[in-house]
Amino acid sequence: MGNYFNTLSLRDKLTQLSKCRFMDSSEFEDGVNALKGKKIVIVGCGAQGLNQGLNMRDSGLDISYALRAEAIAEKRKSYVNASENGFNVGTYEELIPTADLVLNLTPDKQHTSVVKAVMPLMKKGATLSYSHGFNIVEEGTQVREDLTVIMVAPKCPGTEVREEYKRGFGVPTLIAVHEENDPEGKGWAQAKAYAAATGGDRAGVLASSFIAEVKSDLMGEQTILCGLLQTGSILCFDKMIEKGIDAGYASKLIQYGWETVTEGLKYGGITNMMDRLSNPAKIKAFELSEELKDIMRPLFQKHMDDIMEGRFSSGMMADWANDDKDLLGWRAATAETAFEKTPAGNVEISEQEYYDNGVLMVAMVRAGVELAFEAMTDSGIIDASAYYESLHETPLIANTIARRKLYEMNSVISDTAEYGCYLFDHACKPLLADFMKKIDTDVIGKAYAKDNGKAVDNAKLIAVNKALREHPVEKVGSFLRASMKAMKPIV
Ligand SMILES: NC(=O)C1=CN([C@@H]2O[C@H](COP(=O)(O)OP(=O)(O)OC[C@H]3O[C@@H](n4cnc5c(N)ncnc54)[C@H](OP(=O)(O)O)[C@@H]3O)[C@@H](O)[C@H]2O)C=CC1
Ligand SMILES: CC[C@](O)(C(C)=O)C(=O)O
Ligand SMILES: [Mg+2]
Ligand SMILES: [Mg+2]
Repeated sequence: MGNYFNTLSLRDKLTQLSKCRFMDSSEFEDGVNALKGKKIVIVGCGAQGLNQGLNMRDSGLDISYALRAEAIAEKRKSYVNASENGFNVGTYEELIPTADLVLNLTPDKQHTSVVKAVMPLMKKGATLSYSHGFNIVEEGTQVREDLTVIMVAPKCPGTEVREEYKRGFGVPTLIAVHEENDPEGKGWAQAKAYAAATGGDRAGVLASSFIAEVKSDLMGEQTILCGLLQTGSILCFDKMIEKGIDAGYASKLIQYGWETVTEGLKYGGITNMMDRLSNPAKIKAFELSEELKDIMRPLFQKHMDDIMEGRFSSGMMADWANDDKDLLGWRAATAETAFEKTPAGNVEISEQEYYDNGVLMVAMVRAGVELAFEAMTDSGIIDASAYYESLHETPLIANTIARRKLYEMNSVISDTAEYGCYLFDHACKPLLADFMKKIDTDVIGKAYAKDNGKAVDNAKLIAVNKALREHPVEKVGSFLRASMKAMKPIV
């Protein structure tokens, strides 16, 4: 055991990182057939476990849950989740030997011990699946030679995996087969059927590699998806309070603002999100985001480098070995922030007002999406993968903040994402301190430039529009969004 990625030659690393093929819908014509009648046992019934299982059962597959004996005896949440939804639940010993496919949907921290417990019980020729490849790529777990190892990784929180499926759609999904474990050559057929069963095929599936998934997933979650939304929430809220904006209003503007402005992103990328602002506000948001990009670029690059070189994973694993001291301390500190503790006021904010009074939030989203995308593609990750891990998933994470603020986001995402989110947040807040000193309520809390009567500089506006539209994230985004025609609005 050791960092598998770090054992590869540079050439092999680049080959794996660049594995990413957007699959044609015709490749899913066989639907779930490759798994029809197979016994599928999910280990863990948490964020992904429960929601993937519900979708797969609704798609006609045979799903049961193997839980730790203590979880069953103590009727823990996982047991309640599974049994109240009518699933068959049993211990590892009861269910794993019957399984054709075992889905390991426990937290990444537990994968080594779970795989160690489950593997000897698996029948010859069965398949082991992951929804995130950390255990294989960063810990170098080696799996029994007769077992097939696949990955089906939804690019979104478990709650949204279910919500999108219920809307008749799905979420973009990355699938992979571990090249060292495909003894019967059935990995791709099973991964495709699994993605179809969760609804992923309706939103877009990338045929990728364990390595590309891990490195892009870690980068997205640490920076734009969770880290920057947390930093932005705290800084924007504190600024509004400092400047005398009503606390209930400020709380509501942030809590629901990310969801509202990123809904514009979801439908038409950064271009559409920025187009929702007035022309003077758009120019201002552009200038702010350019400044933010310059300040935060080194931090985004540091996260990418630490992920690529294994420093992030070794740091997090040291915290695992230290009983999650950092994770738990950071979690508790987040709960004490003024934003978390201030309930949203009972005040009406129209959809347009979230944009007009949230120019800084729009600027942060643009800066974060573009920086994350640039850092990933600069490192050999393919644009489609980088798009899913930056622009595409931001609205889905924003939905979780709208539900119950940062608490909800950090509960719904994996522990790995939560750890990386805090790591980024703690580095980013001090980095933005000087920038935030110059910020006033004209860009957060009140409408920008409604009454200043200044003429718009047409040449500047044209240059801003060109820069926004020509960013590579917009190019790949318009192609990928065209394959998601069935999307339904949330707000
Ligand atoms: N959260 C998300 O939305 C996403 C997660 N992923 C990936 O999906 C996988 C699952 O993550 P997530 O859904 O967040 O996980 P959760 O934290 O929600 O998983 C909790 C489940 O794991 C079980 N569990 C915890 N510890 C152990 C253990 N030592 N042995 C056996 N079972 C254990 C719990 O059971 P018990 O009741 O016994 O404690 C519970 O059923 C991870 O690989 C993650 O990276 C991928 C995409 C998004
Ligand atoms: C964004 C965080 C995530 O990668 C996810 C929901 O996709 C996770 O690990 O939870
Ligand atoms: Mg993810
Ligand atoms: Mg993740």
